[in-house]
Amino acid sequence: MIASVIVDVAARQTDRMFDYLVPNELADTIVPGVRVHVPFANRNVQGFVMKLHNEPQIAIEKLKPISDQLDLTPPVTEELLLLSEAIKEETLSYHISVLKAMLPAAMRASYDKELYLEEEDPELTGLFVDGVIASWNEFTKQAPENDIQLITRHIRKGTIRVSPIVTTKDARKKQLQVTYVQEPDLTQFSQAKKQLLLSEYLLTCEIGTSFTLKGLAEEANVTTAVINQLVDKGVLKKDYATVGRDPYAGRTFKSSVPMALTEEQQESIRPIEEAFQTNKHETFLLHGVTGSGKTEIYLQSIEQVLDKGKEAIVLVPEISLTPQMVTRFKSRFGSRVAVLHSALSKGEKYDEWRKIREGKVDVVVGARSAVFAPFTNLGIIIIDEEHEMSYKQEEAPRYHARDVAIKRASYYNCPVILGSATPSLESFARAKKGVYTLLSMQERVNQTAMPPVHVIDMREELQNGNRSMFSTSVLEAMQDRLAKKEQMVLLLNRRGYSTFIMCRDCGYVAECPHCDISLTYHRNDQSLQCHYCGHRETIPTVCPSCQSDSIRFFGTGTQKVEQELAKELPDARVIRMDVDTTRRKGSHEKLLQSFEKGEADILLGTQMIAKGLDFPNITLVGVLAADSMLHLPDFRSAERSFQLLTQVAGRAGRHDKQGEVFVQTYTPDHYSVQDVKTHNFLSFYEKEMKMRQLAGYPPYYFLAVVHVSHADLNKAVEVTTNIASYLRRSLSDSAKIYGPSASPIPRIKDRYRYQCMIKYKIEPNLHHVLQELIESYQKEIMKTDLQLHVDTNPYMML
Ligand SMILES: Nc1ncnc2c1ncn2[C@@H]1O[C@H](COP(=O)(O)OP(=O)(O)OP(=O)(O)O)[C@@H](O)[C@H]1O
Ligand SMILES: [Zn+2]
Ligand SMILES: [Zn+2]
Repeated sequence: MIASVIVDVAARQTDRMFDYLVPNELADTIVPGVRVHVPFANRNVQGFVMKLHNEPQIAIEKLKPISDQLDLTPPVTEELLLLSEAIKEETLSYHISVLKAMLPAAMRASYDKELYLEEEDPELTGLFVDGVIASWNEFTKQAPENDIQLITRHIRKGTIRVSPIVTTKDARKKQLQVTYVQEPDLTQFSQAKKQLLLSEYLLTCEIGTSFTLKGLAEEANVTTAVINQLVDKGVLKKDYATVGRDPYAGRTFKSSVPMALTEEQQESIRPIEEAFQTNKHETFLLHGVTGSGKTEIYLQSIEQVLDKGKEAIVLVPEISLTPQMVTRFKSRFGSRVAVLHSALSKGEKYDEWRKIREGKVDVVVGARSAVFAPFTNLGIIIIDEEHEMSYKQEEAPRYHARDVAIKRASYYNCPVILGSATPSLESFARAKKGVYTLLSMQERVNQTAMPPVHVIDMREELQNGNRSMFSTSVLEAMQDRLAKKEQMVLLLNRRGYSTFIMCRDCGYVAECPHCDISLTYHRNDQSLQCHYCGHRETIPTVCPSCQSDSIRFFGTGTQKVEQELAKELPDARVIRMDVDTTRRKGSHEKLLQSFEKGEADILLGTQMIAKGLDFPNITLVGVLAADSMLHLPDFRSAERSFQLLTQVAGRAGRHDKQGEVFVQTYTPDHYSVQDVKTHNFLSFYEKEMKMRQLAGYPPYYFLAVVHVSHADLNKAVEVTTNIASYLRRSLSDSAKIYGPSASPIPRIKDRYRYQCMIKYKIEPNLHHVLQELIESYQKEIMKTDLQLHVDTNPYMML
């Protein structure tokens, strides 16, 4: 028997199936979808069995055998194998990258080298143990640079032989245990009191019971030495058991029952139920204002799915995968829910994934990659906050979870729900065309009015002599809430541009020497840092350009707002949430819990506080600088700005207390601000669609971008120029090619970045043309410093 295998070598030449012989001892167990180790170009690599057959591509004598089979149950199901091919085609990725993206990181192979000393050399004394360095990876982590250079020299000379190895660590957590296998003969122990004690204890247990060493020692009141004696006598047997890590262990979730749905909710859930009950694949766009009760619709749809013995995937953006969100699902479905998000350790993620694969759960709530959850009987896929950018993966394979979800649902003939208060233009346009079914909820659950939104013109504030970052009305409103003991949310959206330093005399701005971007001021260690490459330097005391000493910080970071708050409202208790305060595992959760318990009056943060929070006591939301997003060089900036403002405004007055929203801005007349004020998504949609049509952007046109980067500027320009003319030659006249042009951030980590953008309507040849393009540069990419990648559905325009 022969197996066609995709090997773990990401390169164009190896991006195809290779045939291997299936050795006899594996013939009964090997199936498509299992991972294997195979010899490849003088080393061993991991691979995925795609299919089994009897028609080798080359003479059967030349085929090498598979060296090892890693799974009994295939981690990649039949459906996922098929899906991987489709994603590979659509995103122009290597097949191996797609397969790896489908599995938890813990299942990926790690590659290492063993070093053998072929000839003794006094220089090398002490570096080798019995003539071997067993792990080069470990060695380089610990050894000084000198030793590494020395060894490299000897490898070249031939005194040291290098042998590449592949390991796939078994990521399961194993625990030593003892199992009671045979009844003891008590007469045997008349002289050994402790053994007798243990034996008597065991006789009260059933044969086959397992204990941890510690557990048994405590129960029977003996030492582990005694346990070992009974192991030697064959009464107990030692083995390793796999234990599951449960990141939510020890936590209880108050159980919740389905609520009686409002009329709007009933109207919305009916078509979803119908699609599900009749096994119909249909994509629904659930457009419901903030607080309209979308989550309850998700929960009740899932309940029906589970009743029929089927499974459900719920995707939420990483940033709103808050404990509050998880609790809502765990409360309803308990231990039937697996959770997958990035705060879990590799091992924890792997354990959650295994629960899915082994059928121990039937619901998964997770971020983007949970769309690949290996269920085999899916009944529904739900994408909450469907407009979020984080559903698009920004590294290979560049897939969008929405597309993947729809593909999977069509395979299983089941519905997809895309939910949002601010749907993406693409999805809403599709719903209007009838590609998706539009479901609309325009009222909040308990009929509370949408909070009034006051737009505050910061230019006027300045004219009236207010130089602070808070307008007079925001400050008054905050004082009022403090007095009433109500809670507030303050949003400062600055995406890393928080503070930069500038010379007031000559205008010099401190920039990263490796990237074309200004450095960010970090107060806690008094440094300037680059958010792209990590470059760090100390703060200059005089201007490097004109030697003036009026070099100052500009802009507003969350830390600065916190200081201002301390000055203006000294009694207010503030919780700050940004990348700095949430770096440690679990800190995000702790801060929110503390706010929920009322331990603070103000929650101050970046966009991570804008979504998903449902706290009854929040009655005021303030946006400090609404325009910070509007001027980014990205055609979606108005859309994102509208979405963020609407989402954060939606945190106010969700329960019985009336809420109020203040938006401070320098561009109060912009439609993305005005339509937030009137809570009018439709109006925003119409205006933004006109802009997109005029400028020729999605959803009117499709986009694809070819990115080129090189350390040599001339080379980057030259390659991109050639690509542009190749595209002009190869695509139809209706396709528009823009470029070569410098990327919005023209240099990162000393590499110059150029791009070429394609706007098109119908271009059946496009994938083929792009594929050829990549192939024609393959040699150069392998041999030189050139990097090139294609994004067939770009979201990050920077
Ligand atoms: N039928 C119902 N009866 C009573 N309360 C409900 C009902 N449906 C939802 N709720 C409650 O209303 C509140 C808002 O609902 P939910 O958080 O699901 O809104 P949402 O549409 O997801 O909003 P957002 O887009 O802002 O996250 C929640 O506290 C929820 O428990
Ligand atoms: Zn940098
Ligand atoms: Zn200067």
